[in-house]
Amino acid sequence: MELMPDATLTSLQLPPCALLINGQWRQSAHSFPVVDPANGQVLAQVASASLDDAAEALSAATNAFTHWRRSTATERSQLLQRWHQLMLQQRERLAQLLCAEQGKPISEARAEIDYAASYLNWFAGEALRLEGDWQHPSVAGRQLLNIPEPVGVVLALTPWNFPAAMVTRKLGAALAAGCTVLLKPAESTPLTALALAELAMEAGIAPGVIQVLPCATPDPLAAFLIASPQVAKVSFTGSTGVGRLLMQQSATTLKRLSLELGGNAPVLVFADADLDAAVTGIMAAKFRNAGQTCICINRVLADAKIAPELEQRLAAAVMALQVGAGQVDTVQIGPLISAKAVQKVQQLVEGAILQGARLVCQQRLPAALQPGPAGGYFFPPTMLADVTMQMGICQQEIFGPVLTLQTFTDEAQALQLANQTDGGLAAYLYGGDEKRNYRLARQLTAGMVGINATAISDARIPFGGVGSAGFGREGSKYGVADYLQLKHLCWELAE
Ligand SMILES: NC(=O)c1ccc[n+]([C@@H]2O[C@H](COP(=O)([O-])OP(=O)(O)OC[C@H]3O[C@@H](n4cnc5c(N)ncnc54)[C@H](O)[C@@H]3O)[C@@H](O)[C@H]2O)c1
Ligand SMILES: N[C@@H](CC=O)C(=O)O
Repeated sequence: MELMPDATLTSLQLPPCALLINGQWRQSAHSFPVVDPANGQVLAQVASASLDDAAEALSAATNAFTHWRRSTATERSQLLQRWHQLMLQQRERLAQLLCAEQGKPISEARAEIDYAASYLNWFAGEALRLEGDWQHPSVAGRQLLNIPEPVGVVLALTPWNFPAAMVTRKLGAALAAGCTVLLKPAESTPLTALALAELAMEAGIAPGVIQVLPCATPDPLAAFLIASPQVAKVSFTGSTGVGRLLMQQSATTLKRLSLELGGNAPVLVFADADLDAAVTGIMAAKFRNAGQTCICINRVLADAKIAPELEQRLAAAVMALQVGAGQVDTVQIGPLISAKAVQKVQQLVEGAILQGARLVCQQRLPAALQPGPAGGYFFPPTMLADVTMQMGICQQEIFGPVLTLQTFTDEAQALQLANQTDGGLAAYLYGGDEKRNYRLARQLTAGMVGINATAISDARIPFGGVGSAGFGREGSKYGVADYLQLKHLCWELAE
């Protein structure tokens, strides 16, 4: 069984490993390595933006905004469409890059490229649907007009778990609205973002509309840009802790904010659920990207009547998952993003077991995937039962391939357990009683609820959370609205 391919480096078509400022690729004084998390090999050295680079990029974005905001919606739509087409033409190259720097299985990387491209297609359509309105005046002779206008220069901070889709989800909406962008991709996965920017330039998007600022240390760069009144909006996907910090930093200049932060998704499985569908849905939503997805299931809550059977079926599925380097076609679980991530998941599992959780099963990784001097940040698929809400593993996003199971005896307890969190991004439920499904869906603390379904991600849905999972919606028509502000015109016409 092949677990570790060795041809990754030779087959990758790297993008410019540079900064993109005002349509020009350029190096900077410092660079940082991008590493394949499956083996620790350096894939590329990427230029690291300094504060001077950031200032120049901001000035380019500010200048470009004066003309980009006046472009017609049709022009913006056509450019987004062209970018979308180029992404699809280069699907395999982009998927290989994404797989190499992020680690997810190649099938998931291809699916992410399709998903990412679908945001450009969607927002190309939304650009054409931007509308304002006219109101009846209370004073004769007046015209009252409400016109959507782009908010201005946007700082987009994207995470490493979806290096393509989070870029297009933010940039597609921003560009459709008429905003210009400073994109700072996650330091562990800048290559996919750079390749996407290369295609945006090829599509004909004007210099200055998109700047890309990879940076080894994001904190000072983001703080510097957020302090500037020229940046009108910040859109961030990542942890709740960093989201809080960015909100504090944004207070001084009162920026518009979209924060898509950590979730703690429960799935409720009732006794009348279709268990085949539930097992398939849970496995897909728990183990997507090795558990490193903001809408991954964190907690399986099962009716005590079917819990033993569900446990047995899930355990068999967990033990059957194939772990290895993402480039191998049959692999389902790739490495985690870093050694730190492996350590965090390990601590959560050990802490839960110390507090009384039962280890149902855990794969034994082959020697080639064990942590060693060559790197390779693999974590074995694991299942824990008898977990409680007092355990860190239930309070935090696990962000790793660990499935936890607890039980409930009635609907009220199911809801109470599910909602024991200070915020929610996604929640799921499986059950045969549609009235109960609807009742619970309305009461779950979450921005999105999957009912007998877990594959909810789609460019046309308003993606976002409540409470500590953040605010703002991405995708859908609401995603563009986050980049617009209404200008009201009260127009006294001489009759
Ligand atoms: N919602 C999501 O999709 C998502 C994505 C990444 C991480 N997380 C959560 O966060 C946990 C920790 O992961 P992490 O350490 O990579 O998350 P993080 O929030 O610290 O980092 C996410 C990205 O944000 C950027 N960032 C970090 N600090 C910043 C700052 N001060 N200013 C601007 N940008 C900054 C970095 O580029 C990084 O890649 C994960 O285990 C997971 O629970 C959630
Ligand atoms: N998984 C999310 C993105 C954040 O993790 C999605 O499905 O869009």
